[in-house]
Amino acid sequence: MSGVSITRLNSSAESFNQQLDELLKWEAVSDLNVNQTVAEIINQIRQHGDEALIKYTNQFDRLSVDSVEELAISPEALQAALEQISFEQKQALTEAASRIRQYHEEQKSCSWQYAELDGTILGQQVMPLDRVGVYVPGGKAAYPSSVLMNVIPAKVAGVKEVIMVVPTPDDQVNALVLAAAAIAGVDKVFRVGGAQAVAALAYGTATIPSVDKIVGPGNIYVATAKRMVFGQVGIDMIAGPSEILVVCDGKTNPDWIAMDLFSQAEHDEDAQAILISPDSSYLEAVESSINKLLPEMERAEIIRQSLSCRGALIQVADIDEAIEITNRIAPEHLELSIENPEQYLPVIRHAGAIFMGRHTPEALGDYCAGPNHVLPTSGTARFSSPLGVYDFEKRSSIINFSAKGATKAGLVASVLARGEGLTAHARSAEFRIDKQSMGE
Ligand SMILES: NC(=O)c1ccc[n+]([C@@H]2O[C@H](COP(=O)([O-])OP(=O)(O)OC[C@H]3O[C@@H](n4cnc5c(N)ncnc54)[C@H](O)[C@@H]3O)[C@@H](O)[C@H]2O)c1
Ligand SMILES: N[C@H](CO)Cc1c[nH]c[nH+]1
Ligand SMILES: [Zn+2]
Repeated sequence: MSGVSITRLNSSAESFNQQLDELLKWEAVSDLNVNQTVAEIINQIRQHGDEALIKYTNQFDRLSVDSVEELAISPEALQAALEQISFEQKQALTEAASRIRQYHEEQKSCSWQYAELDGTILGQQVMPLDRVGVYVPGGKAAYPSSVLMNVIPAKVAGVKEVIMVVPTPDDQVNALVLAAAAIAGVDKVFRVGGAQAVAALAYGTATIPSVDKIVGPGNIYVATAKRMVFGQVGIDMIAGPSEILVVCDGKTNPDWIAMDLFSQAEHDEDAQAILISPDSSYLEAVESSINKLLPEMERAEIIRQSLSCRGALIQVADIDEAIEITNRIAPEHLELSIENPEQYLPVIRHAGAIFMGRHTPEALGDYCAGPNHVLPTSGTARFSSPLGVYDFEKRSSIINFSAKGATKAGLVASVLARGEGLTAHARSAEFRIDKQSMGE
């Protein structure tokens, strides 16, 4: 295996903007073949339900089941998995779950109301979604941490029923994933994955109940299916490959930063890992660390490909310029490995999660810091937020007019409705106008 040839950019170069744009380019969920495959899978699930679900699961996950009952994982099996894992693993899952729960409790929204002087009451009622589907990826690796990150906020919001789907390729059921499901309080689990699982959750089959919203990350088939069923159900977001951007003043151990870059690069050949620093000798030191540490890594080839294609070391004039470039990139994860990172918080406008200081590696956020690890990618931090309790809540407006209030508002509505040529609207409002009270 060869070393990493990681792109070096200098913000003062004339071609910098063009080079940066090139580096950030990632074609999200647009492959025509994938679109066709996924559209066909969704169609088959809608038409043939469980029969198609069994067919695709046997085909893509290399199973040989005859009935959907074989694809359901019982609550007893979840408990058994919890007993089967080591004491250390159970403790780590429990501790992570408790920190994630505590953080998400802070996100709960409250219903509110206010009264006007004439007795009219206006407000907003917050309610949890009834039933949610959580997709847990399982093709190339198992993600118990993603079970906790997706299920706990749903349960904190008060969602009554959480249905989890996870593929078990070659019949490999991951005990940690099941144990995490038991700890997080999942209600039903089916070992199905890919577009067929998303379609089953969206439209329902005889065995899998249809849900109101589907959340959770997955590969391009999962992401494309989520995009296609949106409207039939809600979705959280379309997550692209993982990203990390580190801003460093040159005073953090270069080995630490190299490993932080690896931590996201090891997810995927398409993952993005960028380091920005004003110190050119530091960039060289991190490059040396990368090449020194890479051969030790289990997923070295994935890391090498990811850093070679979408990795970069960027030299800037100062930290202010580093922040300016960060805002352009709007990364999923931002590490501020600098002195007094707090002073830069007010000027960071776009980042999914901000890791502050030299002792806060992004990896802690992936597992147990407390905040969610499902975050906006591919620049979407410009307009979206981490997965949270708010994704599992919805709001209804409350409007309750007193007779006096209806008279006052009725006059306003009547004028506006007649201006729009909508006479039924106008007369509906006018019926509530109390002429006698108008002079009061
Ligand atoms: N953003 C996050 O928080 C987060 C967390 C964990 C994982 N991830 C990402 O999720 C992704 C997981 O991908 P994965 O593949 O390991 O698991 P996956 O569960 O998303 O996909 C596996 C499924 O893909 C389907 N599939 C595979 N090849 C297919 C084909 N040729 N045609 C139709 N369907 C096919 C199969 O049904 C299979 O069950 C990775 O990119 C990982 O980085 C993201
Ligand atoms: N970093 C991933 C989200 O970008 C989440 C994850 C799960 N396990 C490890 N990491
Ligand atoms: Zn990660």
